[in-house]
Amino acid sequence: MAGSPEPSAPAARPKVGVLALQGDFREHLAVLRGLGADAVPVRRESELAAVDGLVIPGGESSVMDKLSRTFGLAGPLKKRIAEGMPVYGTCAGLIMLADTVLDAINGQQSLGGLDITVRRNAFGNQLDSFETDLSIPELGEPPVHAVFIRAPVVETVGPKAHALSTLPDGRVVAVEQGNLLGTSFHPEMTDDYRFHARFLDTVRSRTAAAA
Ligand SMILES: NC(=O)CC[C@H](N)C(=O)O
Repeated sequence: MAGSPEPSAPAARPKVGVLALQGDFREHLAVLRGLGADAVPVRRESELAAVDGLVIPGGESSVMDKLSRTFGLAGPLKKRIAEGMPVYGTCAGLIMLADTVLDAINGQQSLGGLDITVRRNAFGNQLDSFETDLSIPELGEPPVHAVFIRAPVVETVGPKAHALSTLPDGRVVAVEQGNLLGTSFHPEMTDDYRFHARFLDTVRSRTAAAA
């Protein structure tokens, strides 16, 4: 438009949220800010409305589910997911994004969006927490150092989603479906932020397309 300043590249510094009802949201905020994003905690609908993408952190999915319904956020979250908002879920966040959850507690619901079935606490007590290196072709070299904590696995990947990574035994631990990304593990606890960078790239390209 004549006389108006150059478009201020809205995508350059993406405005993203981290669902901050419960779990390790502070770590995600720090990672996203370190990658140059304007990252804010999201606890209410007005805060959700102000962001172009969302990270759902690890924590306890049944508690996150309850709080999201109590705070009136579950409905708005489902709506934004259906509208195509980029979302990255880690661990409990992956559970929140799954269309189907196995071993949920009584009455536990997910937001859904990812055409997958996840099983909570899939590694049992003996292997409650562990770390391993995962080859993830979409992210290139080196392998990703993955930290699993009472982690879910993806038992079924439906036709809309695709697996990004599997454990040596074939179990799927990272998936993508359009603007939705999910990992069973916690990149925010390492110093390898390629998943967060991938999420921010999705936010940037979606914001640029909408501008
Ligand atoms: N580190 C995590 O997020 C653990 C997830 C937790 N076991 C749940 O079911 O929600």
